[in-house]
Amino acid sequence: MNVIGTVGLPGSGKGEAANVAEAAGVPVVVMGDVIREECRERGLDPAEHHGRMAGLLREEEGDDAIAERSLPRIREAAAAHDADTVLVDGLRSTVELERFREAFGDEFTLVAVRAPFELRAERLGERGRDDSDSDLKALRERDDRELDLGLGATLERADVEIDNTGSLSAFQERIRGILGVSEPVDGGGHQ
Ligand SMILES: Nc1ncnc2c1ncn2[C@@H]1O[C@H](COP(=O)(O)OP(=O)(O)OP(=O)(O)O)[C@@H](O)[C@H]1O
Repeated sequence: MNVIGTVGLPGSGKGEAANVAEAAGVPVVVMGDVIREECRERGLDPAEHHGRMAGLLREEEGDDAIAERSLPRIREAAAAHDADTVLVDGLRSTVELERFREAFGDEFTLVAVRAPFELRAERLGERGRDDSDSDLKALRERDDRELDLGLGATLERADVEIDNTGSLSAFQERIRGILGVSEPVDGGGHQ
């Protein structure tokens, strides 16, 4: 099984990479879903408690808690889709990277998605998901939070680098190359 993990700062293109995978029938495991699920288990609103829950899980179960809890999801996703490639969205730390390397060995590939701050800010503003995303200060704070968790060191250790400064279609093509899939005939995959 090939497990492709992505790492990147907010707005770098991880979600787009996941869209490409989904459109091509490659199962996607979003590490943040572990946290959202745990919030719901504990009767908390994920929108409000996501960050705190991520910290709590690490305190309670170790720094690699979210990677550890993602492992069965990865195996189940592969089995359910009879897939030999799974995309894992959103590593945050080198401890998580080490957990995946231990579990999957050479079959784990870490992909760094990079784009400069201004471009990420512009793209997040265009996405319109959240007004604060267009706020440079808010993005700077999000970057700092991620970097505090160890995202910078994780980026440094990637096996593959993607410089996502070109067109969206060029980025999508690059992701398809890494996943070993071709462009879906309907050109999309969104229902
Ligand atoms: N090469 C590109 N050209 C134009 N727009 C892009 C490109 N890459 C990504 N985008 C757009 O930029 C926005 C941010 O990308 P995306 O949602 O994939 O980031 P992310 O890394 O998942 O961010 P977050 O961590 O905040 O979820 C999206 O609207 C996406 O469609």
